[in-house]
Amino acid sequence: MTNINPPAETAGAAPDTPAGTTGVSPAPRRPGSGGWRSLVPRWSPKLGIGLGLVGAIALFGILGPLLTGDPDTIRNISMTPPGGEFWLGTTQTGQDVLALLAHSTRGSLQIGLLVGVLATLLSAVFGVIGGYAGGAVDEGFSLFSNVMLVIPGLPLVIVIAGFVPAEQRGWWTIAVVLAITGWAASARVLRAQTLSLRNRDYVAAAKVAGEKPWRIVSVEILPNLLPLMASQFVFAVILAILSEAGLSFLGLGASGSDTLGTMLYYAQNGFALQREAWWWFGPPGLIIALFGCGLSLINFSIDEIINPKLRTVPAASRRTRGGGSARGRRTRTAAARSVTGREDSGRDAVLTVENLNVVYRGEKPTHAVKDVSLTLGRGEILGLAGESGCGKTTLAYAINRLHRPPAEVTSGSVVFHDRDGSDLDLLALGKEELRAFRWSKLSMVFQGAMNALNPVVSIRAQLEDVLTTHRPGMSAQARRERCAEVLRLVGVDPRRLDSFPHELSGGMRQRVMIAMALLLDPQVMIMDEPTTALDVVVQRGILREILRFRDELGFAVVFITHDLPLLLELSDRIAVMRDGEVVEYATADEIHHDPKHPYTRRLLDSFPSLTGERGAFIRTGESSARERTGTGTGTETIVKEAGSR
Ligand SMILES: Nc1ncnc2c1ncn2[C@@H]1O[C@H](COP(=O)(O)OP(=O)(O)OP(=O)(O)O)[C@@H](O)[C@H]1O
Repeated sequence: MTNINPPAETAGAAPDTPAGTTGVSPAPRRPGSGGWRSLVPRWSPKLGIGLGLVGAIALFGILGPLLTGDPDTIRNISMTPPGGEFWLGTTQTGQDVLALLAHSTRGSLQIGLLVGVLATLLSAVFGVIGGYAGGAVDEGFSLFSNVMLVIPGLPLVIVIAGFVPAEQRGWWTIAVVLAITGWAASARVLRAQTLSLRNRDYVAAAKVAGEKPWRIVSVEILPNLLPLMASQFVFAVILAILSEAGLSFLGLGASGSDTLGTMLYYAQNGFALQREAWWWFGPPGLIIALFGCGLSLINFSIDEIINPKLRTVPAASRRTRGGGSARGRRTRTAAARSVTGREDSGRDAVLTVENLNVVYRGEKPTHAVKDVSLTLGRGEILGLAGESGCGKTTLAYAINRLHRPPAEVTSGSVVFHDRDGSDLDLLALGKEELRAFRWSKLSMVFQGAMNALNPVVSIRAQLEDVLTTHRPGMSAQARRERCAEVLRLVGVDPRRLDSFPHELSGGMRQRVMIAMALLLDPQVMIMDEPTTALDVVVQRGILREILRFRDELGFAVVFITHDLPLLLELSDRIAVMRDGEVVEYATADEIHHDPKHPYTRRLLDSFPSLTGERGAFIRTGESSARERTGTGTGTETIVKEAGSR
């Protein structure tokens, strides 16, 4: 019945693939061709000055002590200004200020770095892990962070530093004290950010794809937090150096170690300011200020490394990233060959849902899915229609066991009938079985799937991630080939593998999501309003593709939308939902010509048909044929499509 074989120009590729590109697919490139170079931020004066300042100070701190001799040597020359033998003069006890400065810089850098690393680690553990884990872990971590937050930092540092005997107050003791009192605020910020990220579509997609929690945190969440963590690190370093200077100034700093703080303390005690000995207190103050300034300037560029949107794409790469469709010359793929398809299996059931009930628990429980029973045939497209809030998404999530509390499946069954003849009771699967099942047998294209791609990870890495998780034995070469193959299948040039999501149009992103859902050759694909955010022309192209894949690859589709007329064109059977119940379940033709339930009729009436019969466009390929033969204006097609909505 379906006759979907439009020419490349009319298959919906045009709006989301740049014109002029051919279906030629180059050999897949290695991830992020240009490799680490793509991570190098664009050179800017800010970065140059920042690196120069921090590099020079770090070098001075590392090499200076080796070249300047012992800073504690006391000479009988009193305070002398810079010049001659002592480039930065001497203190009142004749100590070489340059040697003091070099050793003090090293001491302060050590403290700054140690505090930066410790505070960042602590805030990441308490903020990110707590935020992602949720529940009791989050509550415990939050409570602890809040307690640390309300304890006034500086007085605590003074008490702790005062409590530790002077002889044991080495630089590392001060660093640990500063780190312990300085991480909580950052942890709160990271937690809030993690809570927001954990609900993003690409994190949900990673969960469905079977990624383990540690991997989701490290691959999906942490990269998005890096700019924040980098700036937290920088400020922790600066704050530590300043706090240490303050503590030393109060006489509570590191004993037996030279730091910029102790240097200022001795300058103060030696009345350097009153005696106008600027060379004694000026250089340490200047180094603190310049180091802070340098780190802040570098921080600007860290954003650019992490956020691909801020990166400049080299001109050459811009040219090759013109991308385009690989349509028109498509041959049957390995994936297609490996699937027996519905020709062999007929319309045997692949999924059976029986009397499924889902309730959102709470003060006022919502019975979102009521006694729903559906059967999905192998290779069938089952439409799930109904107005917003009728329970379509809840049903789809419950089928895939993606529902989270307060949602609870109170009764019913969901059985998957595998190609190999075995039956899987999805509601009874254990965690690991579920992880293995999802995506390889049943994949999902999410509502708002365009936003389901991680913005800071390349398309290649996101596709390969699914293969790495589910096919750990697959060689890197095979992974690359499979990723290129599925992209080609959905009409996206494999050269786009090295692109980031923001470099693709909405339609292309949607196709990439579909490619991702196709990666493991699933038997069922649940599509939750996959084309709602797209314009009608791109939407048509993608819908045709779905029909074509179904025919070529033989998987079944549960297509969820509130757009009943669209389902009439696309689906074999349609279930109409209202208030959690399936009120009508029949073939698309029956729903179209003889709707039984008044609600179905109302739904149909709410989509007026301005021109002709709905359903002709996609199912008969009528307009495609017209465009192929050169008749019709094209405008006509669009008017008809738009009118029929
Ligand atoms: N987390 C939640 N807690 C409580 N009730 C919820 C929750 N999520 C959804 N619901 C309720 O469950 C019912 C079904 O919601 P669901 O999102 O499944 O509808 P839908 O048909 O998919 O809507 P849409 O098309 O707008 O996505 C609605 O009444 C909704 O208010």
